[in-house]
Amino acid sequence: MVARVFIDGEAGTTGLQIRERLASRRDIELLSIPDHLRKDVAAKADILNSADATILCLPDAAAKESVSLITNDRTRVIDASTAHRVADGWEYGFAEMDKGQAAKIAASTRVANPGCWPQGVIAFIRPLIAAGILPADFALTVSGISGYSGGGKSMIEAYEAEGETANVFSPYGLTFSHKHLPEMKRYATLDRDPLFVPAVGNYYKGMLTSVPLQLSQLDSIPTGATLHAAIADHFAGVSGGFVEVAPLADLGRSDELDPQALNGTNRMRLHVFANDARAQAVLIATYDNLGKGASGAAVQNLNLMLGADEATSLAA
Ligand SMILES: NC(=O)C1=CN([C@@H]2O[C@H](COP(=O)(O)OP(=O)(O)OC[C@H]3O[C@@H](n4cnc5c(N)ncnc54)[C@H](OP(=O)(O)O)[C@@H]3O)[C@@H](O)[C@H]2O)C=CC1
Ligand SMILES: CC(=O)N[C@@H](CCC(=O)OP(=O)(O)O)C(=O)O
Repeated sequence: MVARVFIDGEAGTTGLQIRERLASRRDIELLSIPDHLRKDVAAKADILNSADATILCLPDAAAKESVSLITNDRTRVIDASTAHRVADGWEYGFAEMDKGQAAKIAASTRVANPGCWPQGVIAFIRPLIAAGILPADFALTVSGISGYSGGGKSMIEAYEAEGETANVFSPYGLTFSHKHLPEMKRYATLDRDPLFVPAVGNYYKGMLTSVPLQLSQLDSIPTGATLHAAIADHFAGVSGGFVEVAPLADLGRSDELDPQALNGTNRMRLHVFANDARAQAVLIATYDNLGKGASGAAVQNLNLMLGADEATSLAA
């Protein structure tokens, strides 16, 4: 069966990438709206209600409006915006988060695609809390760097206008109220907000999310091997996922720690570095903000919802 899929916001950064990923699929017919009607409410209502699935690649308010225009119970929705990530009735679209999460996404009609930063944090911290290694009230700090495409069209234009004169490394979110905090806290199963200091770099895409751990704060101090084993065990138990765990780093450095290393893929790679004598560790995830951080995850969720395997759908 061919599924009719509408990408609402197909001209934006995330929408364009999803379009490219789906263009050669034989099991999908991409529906499109004429450019001059792409914000016309009546035209949008028609196309949204004629689709089997729609992927919303819109600002939050526009995403909420599009959902409200769907009046049938057939059209399934994947929302790439922040609008529904902690909303009732929506499944969180991080398939590797738990053993059963892919099945929950497959069965859902409303899926919220995760924010790029929270995915790296959740990948590490949820298994560590579940294993009893970190307490839920642990005072967590998160930092990292993302390419400027993470900020969408307006940030891309701003960086490209400045070119090489743009700041190479710009911390932001310095009021500590980033829009990703609610989903980070909820799905990492933390009791309190992390201190989150992201940064944007002067390059297009690819990111690195870093979670340092002062383990001496804990009553029972885990070794690096214990941290690594808990994370590796979790992802070994999740079949068909795109998250991989690097071997425990013993050199104190890694040539793989390039935020652009996984660009163009839907993969996320998790690294654990530790100094047991100092009771210190740092957990570092690398992935493409436009891949696993956005479009790749959206296509992964669409495949789950359609019961499709991307490789066989391309070959079919
Ligand atoms: N870039 C990234 O790395 C990630 C982005 N996201 C999320 O995905 C969503 C899209 O982001 P991104 O692609 O980066 O943003 P962009 O700004 O690149 O694209 C958004 C697109 O939506 C269009 N648009 C705005 N309002 C409407 C409307 N009412 N109807 C139809 N189209 C509309 C815009 O058109 P116009 O410019 O003409 O207004 C633009 O083409 C956002 O919610 C973002 O938070 C999620 C994860 C990562
Ligand atoms: C570099 C940059 O600005 N990144 C974006 C996050 C990108 C992302 O995950 O998108 P959502 O907006 O859908 O959550 C930010 O921090 O707001």
